[in-house]
Amino acid sequence: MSTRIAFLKGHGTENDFVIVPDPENALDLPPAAAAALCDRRAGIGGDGLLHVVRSAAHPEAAHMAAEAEWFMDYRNGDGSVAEMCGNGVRVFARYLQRAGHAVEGDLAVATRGGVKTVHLAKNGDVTVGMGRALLPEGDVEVSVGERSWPARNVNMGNPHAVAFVADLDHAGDLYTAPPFRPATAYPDGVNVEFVVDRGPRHVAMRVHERGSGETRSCGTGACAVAVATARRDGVDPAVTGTPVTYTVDVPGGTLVITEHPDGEIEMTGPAVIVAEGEFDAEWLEGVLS
Ligand SMILES: N[C@@H](CCC[C@H](N)C(=O)O)C(=O)O
Repeated sequence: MSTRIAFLKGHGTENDFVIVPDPENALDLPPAAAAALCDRRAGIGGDGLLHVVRSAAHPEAAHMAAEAEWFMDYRNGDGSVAEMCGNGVRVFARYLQRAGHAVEGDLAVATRGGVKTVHLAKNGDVTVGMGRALLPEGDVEVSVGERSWPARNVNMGNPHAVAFVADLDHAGDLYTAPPFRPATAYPDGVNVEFVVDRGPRHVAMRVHERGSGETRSCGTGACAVAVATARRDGVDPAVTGTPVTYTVDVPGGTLVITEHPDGEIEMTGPAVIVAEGEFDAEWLEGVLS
């Protein structure tokens, strides 16, 4: 009789995740295991893995245990670790609600980017306090084929390069990471967003994510895009004292981003659990051997 491990599948604006509940951090999930689970042909399939662990049971999160019971141990589709995943933390909260670990209202979740407050609303939307954006100085150029654009550095805990383009098709097939200059700009890699205007305080984007490739949505990316667009539009809530809200269309839906005068950014969108099942521990052991 083989050993079975429970998993769920969920998405936020079609940024999809394999969710593995492991409260006591008992599973061995090295990068190759995360990549195998996220593999769309030989595994379950997802842009990333949400490993659900009690903060107290994880060495990277124990210091946050007093503030947040649960730690989102997020991995990209290639198994690499990232500081933060905005859609992931909303789906993570939805899982906690489904499992009976959270109810409608506010919930603290520990992440590698610190403790985030997530609000599970009655209407099904999930809002997360994403913290403040940093806008490191430095000229960066992103290119696709013959075209290139200046890109704005925005750090949402993880790195983003935001390029305003005339047409989202100019980003090409995004099968590979768009090259940037200077080549040394992002020693740890970068998520690249391509943005077009849709209307007043309304944009659309495509993204190539570090460690996952092109995805249908990226929450930290949408926040980076909202902040970069606001600054391009000459809007800074810290100066005006008034919050500003941008609607960001992604291929998988729509996210609403509000930046407050103190710099705090909130992101709202849907988060859905679509399936629940079990995989064979032996399959994963076989993949790893
Ligand atoms: N899809 C995520 C971002 C995941 C991490 C990213 N690929 C990175 O490596 O920084 C989101 O919704 O924010």
